[in-house]
Amino acid sequence: MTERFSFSLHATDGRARTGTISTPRGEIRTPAFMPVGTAATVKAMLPESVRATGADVLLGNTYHLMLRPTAERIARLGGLHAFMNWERPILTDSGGFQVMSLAELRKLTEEGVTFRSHIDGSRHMLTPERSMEIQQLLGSDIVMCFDECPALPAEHDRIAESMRLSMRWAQRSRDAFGDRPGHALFGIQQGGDKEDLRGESAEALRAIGFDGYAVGGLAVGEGQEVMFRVLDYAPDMLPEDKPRYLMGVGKPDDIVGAVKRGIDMMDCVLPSRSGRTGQAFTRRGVVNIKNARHQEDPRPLDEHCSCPACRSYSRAYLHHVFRSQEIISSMLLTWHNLHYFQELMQGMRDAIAAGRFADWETDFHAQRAEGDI
Ligand SMILES: CNc1nc2c(CCNC[C@]34C[C@H]5C[C@H](C[C@H](C5)C3)C4)c3nc(N)[nH]c(=O)c3cc2[nH]1
Repeated sequence: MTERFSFSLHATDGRARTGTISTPRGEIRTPAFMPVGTAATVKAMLPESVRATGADVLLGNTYHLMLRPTAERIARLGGLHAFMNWERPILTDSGGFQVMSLAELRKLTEEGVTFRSHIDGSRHMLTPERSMEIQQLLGSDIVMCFDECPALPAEHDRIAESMRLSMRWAQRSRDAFGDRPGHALFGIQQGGDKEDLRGESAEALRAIGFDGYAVGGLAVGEGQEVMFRVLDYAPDMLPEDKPRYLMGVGKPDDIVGAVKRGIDMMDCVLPSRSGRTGQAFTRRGVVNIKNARHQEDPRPLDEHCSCPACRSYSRAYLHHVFRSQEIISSMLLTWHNLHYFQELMQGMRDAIAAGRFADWETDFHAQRAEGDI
């Protein structure tokens, strides 16, 4: 077990890469998909079930946990790993993105963001320094800089102003993080869909120096075409020997396109959140299990899938428990979706290592039927 944080690349195929992030709490195989554990739980899953799907790392959330039960209480109880019974690596976001999307009465200044809790209306402030303190109290292995993420589309000057604030906050985050062996601090590139601003942001982050670099400011309503256009140049602006994390992405075809463009890590609520609404992701596309056509279908969601839902239950059963709003419906569909996303990542890791990513991608797209299946 290593006491340090390190990243080693094993193979590349075009711009796609596969490697390993080593941390004191275990290794992360890249490209990696990180399930989301918003309020110290991956909803409807036990931690051992999340591990069984193949996840090496989970996402925690500064914004939710600082409000309830507070980072100080989690620290008094031994930290987030012990609290939620997940002893492998945890990456926590810095809270800024959630404040802008969830909190009420937000006020943004050079110092940070003040806001009222969406839970009980209490007043709070997040600054780079406070975000670093919260993430340290939680015991996070990979800490994200406190940043500001503008919605797209937006004017060049608005994006420039926001990015430059985030770069000043990146420096303050770095200074407040200090020297914590075995723990990593990731910078977040901003700049929207403007190539010049993405370059300025990348240079600012390199000058500060981080253990990994995120491509932020995407998956905020710009659509896949614009996102891929930015990913055609943005990841390559970041240090090649450090992990590249695309935040908040995404649907399976977004993930494949991002890995193809040099991304090593991703997170998204999609597999868990949509699982709870009855959307099952399969190699042939999406199954909406609540649709009446499944009510007597004896087949599994995906006959090639080895997850508990596909091994032991029919579409008819899943349809029934969704229609009846039984708790097992969320458990089985979440497990299936997380399993499918991890299988997707394993398929890409193997394909890149074997130098056959292009063929794997062709096959991935060929299997996807049009419309519902
Ligand atoms: C969806 N598109 C998107 N997301 C984004 C996020 C959040 C990543 N997920 C963390 C998160 C967010 C929520 C939901 C879960 C748990 C917890 C609260 C942490 C994942 C982002 N986070 C930061 N700090 N900066 C971004 O630019 C950014 C851009 C995004 N674009």
